[in-house]
This record gives sequence, C-alpha cells and structure tokens, in this order.
Amino acid sequence: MLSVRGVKVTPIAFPDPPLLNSAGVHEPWALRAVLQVFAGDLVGLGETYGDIAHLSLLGAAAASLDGLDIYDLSGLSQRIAAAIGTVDAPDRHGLTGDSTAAKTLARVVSAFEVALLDLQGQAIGRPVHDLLGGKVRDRVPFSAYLFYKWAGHPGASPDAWGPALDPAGIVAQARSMIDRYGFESIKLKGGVFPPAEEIDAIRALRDAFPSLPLRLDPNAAWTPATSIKVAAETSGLLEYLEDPTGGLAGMAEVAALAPMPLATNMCVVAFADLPEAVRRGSVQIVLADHHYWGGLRASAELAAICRTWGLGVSMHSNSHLGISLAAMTHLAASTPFLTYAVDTHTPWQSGVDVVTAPLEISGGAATVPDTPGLGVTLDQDALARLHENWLHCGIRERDDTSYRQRFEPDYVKRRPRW
Ligand SMILES: O=C([O-])C(=O)C[C@H](O)[C@@H](O)C(=O)[O-]
Ligand SMILES: [Mg+2]
Repeated sequence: MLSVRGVKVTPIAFPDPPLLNSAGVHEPWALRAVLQVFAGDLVGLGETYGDIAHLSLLGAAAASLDGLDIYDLSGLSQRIAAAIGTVDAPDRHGLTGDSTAAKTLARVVSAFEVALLDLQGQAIGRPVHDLLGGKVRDRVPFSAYLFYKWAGHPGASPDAWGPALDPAGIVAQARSMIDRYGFESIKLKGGVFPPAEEIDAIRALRDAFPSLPLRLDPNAAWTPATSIKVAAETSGLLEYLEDPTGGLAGMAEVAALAPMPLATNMCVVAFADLPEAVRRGSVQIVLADHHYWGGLRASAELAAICRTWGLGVSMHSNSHLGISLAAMTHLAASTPFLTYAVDTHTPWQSGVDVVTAPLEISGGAATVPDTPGLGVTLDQDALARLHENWLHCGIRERDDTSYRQRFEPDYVKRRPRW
C-alpha cells in the first residue's frame, strides 16, 4: 500500500497586474499555496489559495493525513472534515459568491484531492485524465480573459500590458493576447465602468473580432433591471452573460427575459445551490472551478448534474500557476459536457511559474498531457523564490477593495452598483 508519509504546504506570491473588477483592483502580488504530498518516492502536487485563514486550514488538514492510502479519497474528505471542524473562512472580495462551512471544506479538500490524484497517476503510470474516466479531447481550448486595468501599479512603471480603460484599450489588449496565445473566444471582466461603456467595449470587440464568441462578466455589479436592459442591448453579441446580478432570484428574473444564456460562478457555487437554481431557471451555464467545488471528481459530478438538467458547463479561473493549469486541463479533457473554452489568468502571470515546464497555450488551446499524474514537475528554485515573495510582500489576504481605496479614498465596493 502506498500511503502519505508527509505533506508540505508552501505559501507563495507572484506579481499580478492592476486588474480592475467589481471588488476593486488586484494588488501587486497574488497569493497561492503549493502542496507537496509525499508517498514512497513520489510527490503529488496541489495548488490552491494562499490567504492566511485558508493556509491555517491547509496546515490542520495536512497534519491529519499521515498514513492515508493514496487511493482513499473518501478517507481524505473524512479526515480533513474532522481536522478542520465546522468553520467558514470567507473571501473578502466575494467574487466567487457566498461562503459556507461546506464550501470552505470543499476548498481545503480540493487541493489535496488533486495531489492524491497526481500521486495515483504516477504510481500506476497513467495521466490524471485517465483516472477521471479518460480524455474526450486532446486539446483544451482556453479563452482570452480581458480586464480593464491601470497602466501599472501606482508608484511603479507601466507594465508590459499598459492601460486598458476604454474600448480601444480593451481591443488593443485583446489583440496582443490573441497574437500571443491564439485564443478563439474572449471574455471581458466588467462591472468596472457604467454598463453603457462596457457595452461599447463589447461592440468594439465584435467589430475587431467578428468571428470570436464574446462573454461579459460584471460580477453582480448590476441590478436585475439594469441587467435586463444590458442583455437586450447586447442581443446577438454574447455567447453568454456571466453573473450580471446577484442571487438566484435576481438571476432568474434576468434569465426570463435575456436573449442569451446566463452563466455563473457566483450564485451556484456549491451542490446545495443547484436545486433552487434549477427550480427557478436562474442560470443556463455553471462555471465549474475545482478549487472550490471540492476537487476534480466533484467538478465532474457537477458536470453530470448539469447535463441531467440541461445546463451547460464552463470553467472559472482566479490568478493561478502551472499546477492549477494542469489540473484544469485534465478535468476539461475528461469532461465531455465541458464544451466552452476555459477561463484562465495564465497570460497575466507573465511567464512566472512554479513548475519546470508549464503547459503551453498556443492556437488558443493546451495539449492534454499523457504523462503519468498531472504531468508537471515542481521547480524547487522557483518555489523558494516565490515563497520569499510571500514572506516579504506584506499581503496576507487578498483585498482588492482596500487596495483600490488607497489610491481612490472615495471608492466603495457596492454590488449592485448600477
Ligand atoms: O467571476 C469570475 O469570473 C472571477 O471571479 C474571476 C476572477 O476572480 C477575477 O474576477 C479576478 O481575479 O478579478
Ligand atoms: Mg465570473
């Protein structure tokens, strides 16, 4: 039997540009945590959030896993549930919806599940997608993820992307991202400017890229009435509209009148949300995210439920590095019903990574690895450097709102704002 003989949790930080959203603006450093789970001569990798409250739960979970059979994923959940108890550790930014104790547990279990699947795959010489039922595609398409952004962090030189604060800036950003990665679909993070300006940006994208599907995601910045108006004005322009407003009731009101499907990673964020969402018809597409749905198998389960109820499945992303990119790619590869291009923050991480050879996105897609496990190897030097960043960056909890208030003291986070 191959069992866990130790776990190392390393908090890391990597540079992040000043990306705007409905919570504020990204701080100069994004936080993550890298898990190394040791079994025999093997090491399984996981990647998750690096906020201080989450780190303390990861530590408690890690301490409970010695001797666990690497195939015992039920035992993994049970041990972690017993180790962390009933605790709710919400995000400050709220960009992935409400928090509950169940979601907190799912967020902790997820990174360990990925690491154990990586170990299982290595132990039997099979890729993680084989453990999830086998791949149904060789290439996983990702979408260009555009953000309104400042030229650079205040006090620092402009970054390589430059500013994007109007339709022309957004189109220019799309061009450089598409030139570099070949993306064949586009998502614009909205909820930053009044809706009319964001509609103009969508129109400009449509003119510049006539054949590419477009998505707009204001992270619940609009009331139902505003959402209905924007949906009417963007009729025929969007493949889906993501979280225009907050809550299952508000989304249902919008969905009843919107000409395009509504997607969410904010109002359906746990299994408990699904029955009401289906009953009300609140959403037509759910964005899976293994980091908070409980892992790769839980996300596959989510996709199966969505298929049963005729809902589409797409995939959500926060700032992440190469372990998460590999995990997302294996999941998307083995989920027949995940038919939309996957969100990723990869272009924003400007080549920084914690693995030796990150999966590459070219032609808008990543080739699914067929090597054992996740197919990525930890770069120990990079891990040490990124850990130093974490020690010195001074950020212990992602807080887009306070960071924006530092430069715009009158800024308040309001959802809905318009
Ligand atoms: O709703 C979404 O798609 C996200 O939450 C994605 C990211 O969190 C994004 O909004 C961000 O990091 O600002
Ligand atoms: Mg979203």
